[in-house]
Amino acid sequence: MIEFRGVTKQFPDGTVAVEGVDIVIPPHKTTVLVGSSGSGKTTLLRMINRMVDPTAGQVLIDGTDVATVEPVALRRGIGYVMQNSGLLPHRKVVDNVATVPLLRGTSKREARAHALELLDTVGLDRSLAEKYPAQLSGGQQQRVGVARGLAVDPNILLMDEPFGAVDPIVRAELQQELLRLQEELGKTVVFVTHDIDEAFLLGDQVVIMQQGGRISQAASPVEILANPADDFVADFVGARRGKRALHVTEVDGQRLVVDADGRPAGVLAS
Ligand SMILES: Nc1ncnc2c1ncn2[C@@H]1O[C@H](COP(=O)(O)OP(=O)(O)OP(=O)(O)O)[C@@H](O)[C@H]1O
Repeated sequence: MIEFRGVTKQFPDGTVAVEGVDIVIPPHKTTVLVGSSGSGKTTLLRMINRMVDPTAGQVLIDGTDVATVEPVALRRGIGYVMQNSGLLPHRKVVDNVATVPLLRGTSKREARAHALELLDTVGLDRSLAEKYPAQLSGGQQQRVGVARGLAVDPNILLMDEPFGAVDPIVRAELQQELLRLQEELGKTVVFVTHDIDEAFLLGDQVVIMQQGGRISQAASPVEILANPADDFVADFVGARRGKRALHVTEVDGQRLVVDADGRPAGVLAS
């Protein structure tokens, strides 16, 4: 479990990116941080692995304040996947995936063998292992980025807009792939996106952030749709316009959550 307690981050130039955040991120589930640009999502994510340290409050992982853990040791248990994959262009795919384990002293043979298995895990053909990132499509590069994030066998996987730079069709494939992977692996995933539909699709818990890094609501997609916490959330999720892929409708006095094709996804307790 990851817990934010009264977390604030003010950068040296005075910008308050995140203010007074309290959230509990449950283990083995996907929590999605969603909000418009500059709402503090990336800052919040980076406080988990100490790429950013809070100016007030605490971030705890399984009850331990991360401020007491040396960053390199901390990151051993935390995978990180970023937008544009962040792959090293002059290294082959297999070596990109194996980079961190190699730095940590795993033998080259073992690291490469594990990297090949991870290509299978993320649905990439092993024949791509000897190619360079530029020889891959954007979607394939993102899969390599996910394989690299998994290479340290982390309990926690941080994903910062990992599918933001690919076209909508590939994006939909990658989303499905992540759902499948998560079913199999059950990591504690923290995922950042601008896209509320992506948040509702992937998130067990969705955290809606406002400018100034405040949380408007943290709940399941169904709860947010049924009971938006305030006008900001209602507008953000388009609840009033019924334009979401997932939305609430009333049938025979029962409130149903239905998907874009009109298929019921659940019944709401009244
Ligand atoms: N190193 C920094 N120094 C000063 N201000 C910063 C720094 N990093 C982020 N900020 C500011 O903090 C605020 C939150 O930024 P952050 O990147 O966390 O938002 P975000 O929601 O992830 O945005 P985006 O979706 O555009 O990536 C913004 O106003 C940003 O300009």
